[in-house]
Amino acid sequence: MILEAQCINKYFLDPEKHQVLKEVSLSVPEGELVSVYGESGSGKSTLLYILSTLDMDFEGNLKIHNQEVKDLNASSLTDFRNKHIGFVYQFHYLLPEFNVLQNVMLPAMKLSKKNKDDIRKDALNLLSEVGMKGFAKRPSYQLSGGQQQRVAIARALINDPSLIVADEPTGNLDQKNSELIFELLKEITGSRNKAVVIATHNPKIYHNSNRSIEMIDGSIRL
Ligand SMILES: Nc1ncnc2c1ncn2[C@@H]1O[C@H](COP(=O)(O)OP(=O)(O)OP(=O)(O)O)[C@@H](O)[C@H]1O
Repeated sequence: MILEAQCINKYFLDPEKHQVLKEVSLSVPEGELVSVYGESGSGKSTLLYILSTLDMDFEGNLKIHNQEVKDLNASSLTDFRNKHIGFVYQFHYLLPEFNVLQNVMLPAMKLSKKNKDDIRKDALNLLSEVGMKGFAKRPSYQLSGGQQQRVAIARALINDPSLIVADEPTGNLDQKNSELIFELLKEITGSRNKAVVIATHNPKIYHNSNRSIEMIDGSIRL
C-alpha cells in the first residue's frame, strides 16, 4: 500500500473550534487512481493537504510508502515529501522566469544527488511523455492552460514519487482539456504504477476513476 490514512480527524480553531474531517480512513495501492468528490466545503482540500504532508496538524495515522509521517522531524519530512509525493494543483504554479525544461528540472535539483545532465535527460523524457517536448525551451507563461498543466504533471513526476496528489487539476480548464489531462493522469497511474488521489467536482473524472469517494461534511460516505 502506498498511502494508508487511518481515522484522520482535523479541527480548525477559527472562528471557533470546529471539526472538518471526521474519522477519515483511506488506503491507496500502487496503480490506483482514486478521486474524492463532494460539495464545496465538505473537506476535500483539507484532506489532500494532510495526505500530502503539508498539514501535519491532525489526529490519526498517516503512512506513506510504509513510513509513519508523524515520526519524521521537520527536515526529514521535507526530504521525504520531495522524494515520495508529487503535487498537481488547479493553478500550475510554474515559474514564469524559467523555461519549461527548467521548471520540470527544479524539484530534482533541490533534492537529488543526480547530476544535472541526468536530470535534464529525465525531464526531457517526461516532457515527451506528456506531449510537451517541443516546448522545452519556451518560457512557461507562453503556454496555454492545458499545456501548462501537462508541464506541471511532468514536474510532479521528476523525482519519481510513489504518490501523486492533485487538487482540482482540471478546475481551470475547458471540458476537452480536462479530459486530456485526466486521461494523462490515468495513463501515468497505470504505466508508472503510481498511487494517485484527485479532488474534483468533475463527474467525468469521478465516474471514470478506478475508485471514487464522496465526502459529506468531513466524512467519507460509506
Ligand atoms: N484555514 C482554515 N481555517 C478555518 N476553517 C477552514 C480553513 N480552511 C478550511 N476551513 C473550513 O473547512 C471546511 C472544508 O474546507 P475545504 O477547503 O477542505 O473544502 P472543499 O471540499 O475542498 O471545498 P471546495 O470544493 O470548495 O474546494 C470548510 O468549512 C472551510 O470553511
